[in-house]
Amino acid sequence: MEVGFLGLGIMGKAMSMNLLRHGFKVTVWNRTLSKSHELVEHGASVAETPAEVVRKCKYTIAMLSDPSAALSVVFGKDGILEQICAGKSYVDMSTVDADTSSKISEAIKERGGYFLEAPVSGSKKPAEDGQLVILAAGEKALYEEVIPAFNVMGKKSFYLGQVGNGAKMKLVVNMIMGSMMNAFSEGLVLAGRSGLEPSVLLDVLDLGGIANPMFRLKGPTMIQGSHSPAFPLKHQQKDMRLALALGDETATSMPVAAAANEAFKKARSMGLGDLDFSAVYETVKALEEPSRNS
Ligand SMILES: NC(=O)C1=CN([C@@H]2O[C@H](COP(=O)(O)OP(=O)(O)OC[C@H]3O[C@@H](n4cnc5c(N)ncnc54)[C@H](OP(=O)(O)O)[C@@H]3O)[C@@H](O)[C@H]2O)C=CC1
Ligand SMILES: O=CC(=O)O
Repeated sequence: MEVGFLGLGIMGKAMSMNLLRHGFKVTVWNRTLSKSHELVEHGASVAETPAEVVRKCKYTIAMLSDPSAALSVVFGKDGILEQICAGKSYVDMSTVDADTSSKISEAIKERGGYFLEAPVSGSKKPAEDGQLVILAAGEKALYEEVIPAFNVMGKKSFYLGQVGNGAKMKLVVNMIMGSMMNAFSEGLVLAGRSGLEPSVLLDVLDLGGIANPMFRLKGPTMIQGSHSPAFPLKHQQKDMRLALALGDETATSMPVAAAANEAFKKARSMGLGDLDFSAVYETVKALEEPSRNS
């Protein structure tokens, strides 16, 4: 199967590498050309524009940072719309909101193409290991056609119905994850301030009913103050923002998520946006720092 792949960031690089490893012919494009070099060493071809990828490939997959990137690659100069037509398909795996996904879907369908949104749950390591959870929605026939690619990139794919449902599911999941990361950070700080050993807290948590892979994976590095980016904090804050907008639309009160969003915004203002989203811990530490006189 021949596929195009747009966006070779943390996730896109790992996902396209997996496709190559499993025998797919892959043509890549990335805004910053240098990020395609490693893929080329592993057998990928490079295109100069997103439109060129679509011209060459029946299926084009994208993994881009946010709604503005997703829209510009479709609607911009040399974008997807310049070449999409009957017989060509576009699968956007970026985390965006339902409105963005619907705009892209409509424009592609108007030109006779097929569209699927397919955001993923799982971070850098699951992407490298082909263990993502894929949340697809849109053209059912296209979903079935691209299952071989999804099976290489993920451990489980869900088909969720109409366009927008994949985006919404992903935002709900990440809203929960961002809120959990803040509660976890506060717990680590509270333990330290109370004279407890944070590493012992990790052991206690891991044996109880709220044990989870995120605490297990991130806890030890957070305590060390190391936040090498797997899921960049700026993207987690984007997801909180989009989830809160979904809460506005549906009149869903989400005070916990709103507070978590503020903490991620604070972290961005402290210049931590490119670090892992666990760096929100540094913000909680800074906010909780007792004054000398207290
Ligand atoms: N990292 C993770 O753990 C996970 C991330 N996601 C989601 O996947 C998506 C990608 O994440 P990730 O790989 O971590 O992000 P990165 O920041 O590592 O990569 C972002 C990609 O988007 C490209 N891009 C950004 N702006 C534009 C633009 N205006 N035009 C064209 N290309 C653009 C970047 O190109 P360039 O190299 O030129 O900057 C890069 O290829 C995001 O939506 C994120 O929320 C989902 C699950 C897990
Ligand atoms: O979107 C991030 C993730 O870990 O999933």
